Amino acid sequence: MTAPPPDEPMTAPPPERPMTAPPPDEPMTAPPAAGVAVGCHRLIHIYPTSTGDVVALSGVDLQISPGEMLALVGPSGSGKSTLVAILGGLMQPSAGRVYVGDHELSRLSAKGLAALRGATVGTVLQGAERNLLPYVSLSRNVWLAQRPAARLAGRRLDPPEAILDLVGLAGAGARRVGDLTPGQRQRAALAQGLAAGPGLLLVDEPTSQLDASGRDEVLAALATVNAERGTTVVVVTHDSEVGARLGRAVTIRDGRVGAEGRNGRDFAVVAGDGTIQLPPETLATFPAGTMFEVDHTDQSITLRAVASPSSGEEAAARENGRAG
Ligand SMILES: Nc1ncnc2c1ncn2[C@@H]1O[C@H](COP(=O)(O)OP(=O)(O)OP(=O)(O)O)[C@@H](O)[C@H]1O
Repeated sequence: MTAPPPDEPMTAPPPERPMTAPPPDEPMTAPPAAGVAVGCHRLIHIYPTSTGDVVALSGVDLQISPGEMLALVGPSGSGKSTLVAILGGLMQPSAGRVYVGDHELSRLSAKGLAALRGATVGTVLQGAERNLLPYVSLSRNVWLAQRPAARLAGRRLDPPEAILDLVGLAGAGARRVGDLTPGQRQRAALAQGLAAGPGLLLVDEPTSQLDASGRDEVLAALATVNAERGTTVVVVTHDSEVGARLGRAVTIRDGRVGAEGRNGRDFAVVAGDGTIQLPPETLATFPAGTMFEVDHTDQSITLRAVASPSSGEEAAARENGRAG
């Protein structure tokens, strides 16, 4: 990233200092952006409102390995955006711990969070246009997004053209957002999120307004980023196909991890407090308050319903009687 792209208007402000000069002890080549690990432990987030507190996250336990790709899926209002905003350093959780790489985010100051946003985490907001300036070229968009990282990390970054190439937009640097197809626009937004060479890329609903071929292009771009840079990728999506294609899909339900899908198979997940969420269709048959006998072996757990909520007292009395 030596100079602003050549096609830019003369009014573009010059960088305050050369962005190419790394500190003397830094290598002159860009280090590969290795993916970072993410960890959430009993993560809780509450929004205080004038009508009372809204519990958005109620104890999320989640581990993501460096370089992993996963989808966060779940119904509207389940807490996906809140989780991503916390992972992206946009807000602090109410309680619990969250790690991004070596950083425990609740310990970071506002300045520390800004540094995280600038150099470690790239966030792509829902709606490609929200991430891009319409009146400058794609190269210039990426270059502008690199400025905070170059200042914060003092490291050399890839030229904008290389980042555009990575997302399948080679040779499109001089174009503007208005010239692009929806799929290209979304990939330009990815390039913006990747500008600083983040170890974690968070992408909100990248395929929601795309047809099948646009969706394929975006998924291919994410796969390339992940394979070539090792970047950890987290995608929020309502599209179960996207979840299936990323290999790992974590379902957020009622503010916690409700289930997980891996390579086409669905699994229940034991939370840090020992609870397991029943899928909605199971809950319809066995509503809250149903009493079960629990048997387990090393390999399996068997739940045998002994009483519905309405007959709970009666069943408990029967069980007590049997015990006595
Ligand atoms: N700023 C806020 N103030 C108050 N409540 C909020 C705020 N943001 C989100 N919420 C509430 O927190 C809960 C989780 O919302 P969140 O947006 O994280 O869910 P989501 O799964 O991302 O939903 P969607 O898929 O619709 O974007 C919801 O009940 C929502 O109404």
